[in-house]
Amino acid sequence: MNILQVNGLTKQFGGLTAVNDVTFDVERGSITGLIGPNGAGKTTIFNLVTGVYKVTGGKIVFDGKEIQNEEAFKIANMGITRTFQNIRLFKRLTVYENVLTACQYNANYSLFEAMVFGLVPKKIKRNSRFYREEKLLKEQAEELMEILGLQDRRNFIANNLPYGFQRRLEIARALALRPKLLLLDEPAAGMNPEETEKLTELIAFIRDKFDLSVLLIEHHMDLVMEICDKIVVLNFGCKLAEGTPKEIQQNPEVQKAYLGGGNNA
Ligand SMILES: Nc1ncnc2c1ncn2[C@@H]1O[C@H](COP(=O)(O)OP(=O)(O)OP(=O)(O)O)[C@@H](O)[C@H]1O
Repeated sequence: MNILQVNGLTKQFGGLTAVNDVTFDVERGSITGLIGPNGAGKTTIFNLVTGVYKVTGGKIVFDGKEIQNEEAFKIANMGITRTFQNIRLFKRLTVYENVLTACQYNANYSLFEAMVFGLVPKKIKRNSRFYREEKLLKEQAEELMEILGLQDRRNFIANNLPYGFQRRLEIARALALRPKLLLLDEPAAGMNPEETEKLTELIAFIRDKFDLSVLLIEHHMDLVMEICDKIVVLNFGCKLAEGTPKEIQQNPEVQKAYLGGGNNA
């Protein structure tokens, strides 16, 4: 069964057709790769699926509901979260604070409750809903840091983290929103082979642990070929091919357009 169906998706920017009648789906629980040369339309598809851009034409169905042109925050609430090509973090906050603020997005208390909490006597505090909720969110933040291998660096300022760990932190923040579908935009960009190998294992692990479906854009072919159940290839905004890693590797059109074009690193 599919978690995401993209049907005849088209996006024009003025006279430029960035995405041209693209159709594909993401099977529930799968890892699907979206690859293609620079400017092929990959990030534009992410921006359409997450509601950052309005579609020019076509349909996007997520978990059985049409979401094309839905507001971005509603799509996020429905269960699609993403990471960005250029990492987005609270750069001056610590690792822990970054994860906790993302967890607090799920909080069930109001801003008023949070504000008055500081004024409440200690004895009452422990029995309050706010206290119990905060405790739960802190536990979630701890668990996410543990899973993403961030515990040793919990007090580091995000901006001072090595690049690979900034990527992990961004994934931890995305997971804190409890997505059903996680979109990863070039998660291995700037990583060395060893970091890429660890990230590959991590993506497979979190897919299983959180019962996720993953759609990822990546230029590191080792990662894509090792981890993806299915790969969709774009070229000049159009879908060029779709298949298993083996089928894609053997597809002459793909080799010509992408894999053989010296554009795969
Ligand atoms: N907001 C925008 N306004 C105008 N043109 C845009 C906009 N966003 C993307 N484009 C154009 O759409 C085309 C597809 O861009 P997109 O970023 O989706 O490609 P990509 O496959 O993600 O490339 P890369 O691998 O380099 O990130 C490009 O020609 C790009 O210049």
